[in-house]
Amino acid sequence: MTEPRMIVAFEKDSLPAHLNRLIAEISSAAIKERGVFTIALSGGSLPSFLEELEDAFTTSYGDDDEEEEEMEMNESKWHVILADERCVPSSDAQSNLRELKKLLFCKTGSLRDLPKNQIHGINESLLEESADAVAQDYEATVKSVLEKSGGFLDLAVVGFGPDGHTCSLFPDHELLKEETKLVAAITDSPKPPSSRVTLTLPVLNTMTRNVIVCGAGSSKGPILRNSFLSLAKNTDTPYKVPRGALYKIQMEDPAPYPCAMVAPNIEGVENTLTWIVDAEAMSSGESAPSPY
Ligand SMILES: O=C1O[C@H](COP(=O)(O)O)[C@@H](O)[C@H](O)[C@H]1O
Repeated sequence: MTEPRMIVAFEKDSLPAHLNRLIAEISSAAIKERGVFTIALSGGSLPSFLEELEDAFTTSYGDDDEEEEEMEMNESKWHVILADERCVPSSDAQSNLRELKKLLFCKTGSLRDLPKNQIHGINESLLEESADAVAQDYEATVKSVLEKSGGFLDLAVVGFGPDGHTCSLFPDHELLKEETKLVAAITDSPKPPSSRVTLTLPVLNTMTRNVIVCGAGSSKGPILRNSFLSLAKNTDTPYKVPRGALYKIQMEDPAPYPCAMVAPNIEGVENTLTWIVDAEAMSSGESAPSPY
């Protein structure tokens, strides 16, 4: 894995521009290389950060005399899977897919032209059977999507909760020890609803090329404070997106929370791990590292 890095958006409002810019770069590179882009998306606050995703493909941050490579969104080449889903129908207010549909896959959403059969949700007809049945079926879906992009997921964009959970992987839960399943069921989630399915750490860490962990607000401060051993301003890499700064980070070992256990590392593959947070999250809480 390349050295983990962190982008700090100076305000919550500027966080989406940083996140969307990176997604635009990763998707453009994937489509150029393999003709397809596979991405996993979390629910929670994340979909709201992606509402202006399409603008990121056309905004130029280059100096006047510097040419920037043109990027195209090419949604017809995208395949979207869910980083986790609550075991409810997609019409339910708690469904992660419902939120993504409402904000991104709708008529005015930034991913409105994504073909519906390339948005891969859970099989709702299995909900009455069991969360395990839903998870097993979704694992087959995830495998078929990964096959489209050479056996690996191009990008996972995951949120993290104020307790340090990511996807539906919660602190101290047995699922953190999962070694073989790509998708697992959880029926005792401490955050409602209790029944969910989730991508596992083996998928994030051994089958995903790039991971972005993203969150904003003071409730996330303690998680950041305890997850990073050190933080240093990265002056080697020019960083152009306005109202933000780039840092090199060193993670605590052992990782104190599920979100800090995410570390994509595939032999022979160039992996990246980028945390994108706002300054409020970075500066909240006792002895938080200063982003400036
Ligand atoms: O329950 C969930 O929570 C996490 C974090 O949500 P946030 O609202 O604090 O950003 C989310 O990433 C996950 O997909 C969701 O199911």
